[in-house]
Amino acid sequence: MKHSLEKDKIKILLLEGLHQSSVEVFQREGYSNIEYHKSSLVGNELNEAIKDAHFIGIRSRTQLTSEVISQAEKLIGIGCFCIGTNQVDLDAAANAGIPVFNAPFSNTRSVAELVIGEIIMLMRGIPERNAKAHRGEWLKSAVGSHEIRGKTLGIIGYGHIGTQLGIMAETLGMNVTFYDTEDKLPLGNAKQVSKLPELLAQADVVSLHVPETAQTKNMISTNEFSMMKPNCKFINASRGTVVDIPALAKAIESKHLAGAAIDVFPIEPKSNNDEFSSPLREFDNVILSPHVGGSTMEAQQNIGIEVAGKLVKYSDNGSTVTAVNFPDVSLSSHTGRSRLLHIHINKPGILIQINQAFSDKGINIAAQHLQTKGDIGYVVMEVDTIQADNALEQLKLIEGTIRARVLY
Ligand SMILES: NC(=O)C1=CN([C@@H]2O[C@H](COP(=O)(O)OP(=O)(O)OC[C@H]3O[C@@H](n4cnc5c(N)ncnc54)[C@H](O)[C@@H]3O)[C@@H](O)[C@H]2O)C=CC1
Ligand SMILES: O=C(O)CCC(=O)C(=O)O
Repeated sequence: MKHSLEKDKIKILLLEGLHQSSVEVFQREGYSNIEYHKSSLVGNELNEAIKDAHFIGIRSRTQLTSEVISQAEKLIGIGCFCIGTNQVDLDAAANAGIPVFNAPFSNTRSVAELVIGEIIMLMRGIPERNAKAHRGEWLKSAVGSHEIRGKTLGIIGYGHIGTQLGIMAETLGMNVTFYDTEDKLPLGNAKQVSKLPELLAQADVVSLHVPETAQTKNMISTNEFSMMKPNCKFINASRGTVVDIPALAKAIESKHLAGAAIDVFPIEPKSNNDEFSSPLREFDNVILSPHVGGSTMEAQQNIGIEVAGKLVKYSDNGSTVTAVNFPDVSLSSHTGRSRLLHIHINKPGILIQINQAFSDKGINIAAQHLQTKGDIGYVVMEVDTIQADNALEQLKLIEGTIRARVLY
């Protein structure tokens, strides 16, 4: 069968120590040209490695900016082996004809479980007692220690993580209030409030589970901390940019907040060998974790299988189901004919041009799918294999073409 590239020529670049399950999926599907790195790459090292890569797999550290993407001339697909995709310039990727995939569910339970543990630790004042004990001090006292039963958890962002957290918190006897920009079905006895200040005024513990967007940048700052109840506990396992860290440090220092657990930071070390700097390091009552909310073996294994599977399906069949920046086309495997992909600027008349060009050259289209999203149009076609080369040539001539290629 005719295709643009043999599988063993397709370079898969995997960064940030992805779980071996991802490697196994690629190998099982015949992709043997895998370059695997345990950590993230930056600068020239990243540009060098990505230059001849067809697919790249990353987690949250690697920054795929428009500059990096523009260097990656052969890149045809990006896999974020996590939920967040803010580390990728999604528009730049789409405009270069590159779909970006992620794993929207696989690590959500892990985050919710960690937060439950942190709620209990913070409500009992364990972080400072633990820190003191490490220094040889003994703080045996019930002062400031509370059961979580009957207390109110305020969840900001009631999505996959927020909902699971809410259910678990309720089973432990907490009351759950949430704030979300969308109207959400409350699970269990949770109650949605329409304004953030309402949640802040009620909650004994506030936990953030929103994505990084322009609207969520510094959404919790001095004003919001001042609206929280005295001795409130604060948790952020979403994205570092959502919280104004100096404002949080002040709220802890003034003892308005009685503790916090922070898993994500505006600037995170690039590798485990780099120093972690934060004004929060000095506070015993702040749990600091190195962005490990989703880092469990269970989650990483599932993510590896999920995202590698999506990249393989795109490479083999052109399927873009759940791509975050691309037209969504669901395609099964194909046999007996050649499948061609055509990614183009979304403007009227492209399909007519393709069909006219094929008809002029006597190329019979056996199947055709078109889907568009924003500025991008995506057409998948099947033709007799003997006509695949000719069809590809015609596709490349269409004005507005971003990419065209023949699949297996
Ligand atoms: N610490 C870690 O290791 C991990 C962190 N995350 C972070 O957690 C975030 C949330 O994950 P999911 O629950 O799976 O996402 P999700 O997309 O299911 O839920 C996010 C919710 O936030 C709401 N939202 C968006 N903007 C808002 C705003 N301005 N105010 C209030 N609500 C708003 C949305 O409507 C949605 O209901 C991810 O975007 C990611 O950044 C995710 C996994 C692991
Ligand atoms: O595991 C990671 O590297 C990042 C997890 C995360 O923050 C996400 O899934 O969005």
